[in-house]
Amino acid sequence: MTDSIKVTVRVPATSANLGPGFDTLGLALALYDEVEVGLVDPGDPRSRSVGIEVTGEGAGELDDGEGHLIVKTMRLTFDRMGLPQPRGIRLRCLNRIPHARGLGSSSAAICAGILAARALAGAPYPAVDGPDPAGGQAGPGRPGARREFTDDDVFALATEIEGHPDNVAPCLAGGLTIAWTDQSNAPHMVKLIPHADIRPVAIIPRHRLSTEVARGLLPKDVPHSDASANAGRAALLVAALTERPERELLLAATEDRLHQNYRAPAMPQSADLVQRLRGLGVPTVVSGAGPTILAFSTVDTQDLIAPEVGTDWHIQPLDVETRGACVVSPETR
Ligand SMILES: Nc1ncnc2c1ncn2[C@@H]1O[C@H](COP(=O)(O)OP(=O)(O)OP(=O)(O)O)[C@@H](O)[C@H]1O
Ligand SMILES: N[C@@H](CCO)C(=O)O
Repeated sequence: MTDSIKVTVRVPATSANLGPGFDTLGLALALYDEVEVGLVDPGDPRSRSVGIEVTGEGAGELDDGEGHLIVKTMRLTFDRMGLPQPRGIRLRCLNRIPHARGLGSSSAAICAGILAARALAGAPYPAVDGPDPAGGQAGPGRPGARREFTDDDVFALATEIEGHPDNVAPCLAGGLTIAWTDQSNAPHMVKLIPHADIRPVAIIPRHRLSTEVARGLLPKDVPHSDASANAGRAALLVAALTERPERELLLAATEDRLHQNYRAPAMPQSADLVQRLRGLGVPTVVSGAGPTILAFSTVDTQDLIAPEVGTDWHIQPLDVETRGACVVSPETR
């Protein structure tokens, strides 16, 4: 028996905040998860179940049923598109983005689920005809009934699930993104292409830190002087990353006072390494909610990183990814 329809999506890792741009700036990195999603033929004995195969990150650890983040996201997307829930869902995940390290793994999974569901909605599929575990509508697949689901809808839903737009924006669009939400909580973004001299290096520890825990360490209020310093640095950082990728500017532009110090107790080794690399003149920040750190290497600093970092961390130079998440097969959009 075969899956009645199948799509494959590819989603990049991302680094959010980039120092001063808390919950706003994000950079897409050329490290990808690939997810093949199949909807099962009605006659197939697997058609009433969820089947998940994970290779790489999270193998043997993640929920292998309705609780899997991609499945939950797909279910919600089918609901939002006004479509009935598909019956059997098969996922084959090739996970390369480390989990809970500050490289946007949850955003990547969420974007993968939404894009896969949108791509699958274009074809007939067998839908649930009995009680649906995710609470979806029963009935046969009715692609004609679907509501148009635009790229803005994808961005809005991914941001709603993730809680903030700074990883979601670069994951979907690629490049360097400035993301914000308006008064009605709708997310928006501007995408920029970083200067070709920008060379990100992810320095990844073995241990994890969940975003939830890291966000729990932030104070409710911050001094006005710190907010003002960050506003200036974030503006400078956009200029440095796109037009003036000079080490001195990048070093000044990556200073943060809004989140990194508050979170340091949860990631003392990361905080220490950021300080040491910055002391050597390497522009370095905590990536997302940590504990990975991100350095912007230049010709004059690239040789400084490895000796300072030592062997406890994985040093991974990564190109900036400029295309963003995509459906690679079939090429539907
Ligand atoms: N490919 C995936 N498939 C299923 N679940 C995933 C996947 N990627 C991430 N997750 C879930 O998301 C959790 C990690 O999310 P979390 O927000 O804590 O970190 P992150 O997204 O890796 O980092 P950050 O948001 O700081 O960049 C994992 O522990 C797992 O539960
Ligand atoms: N801006 C987010 C990124 C991690 O998801 C944070 O720092 O909490």
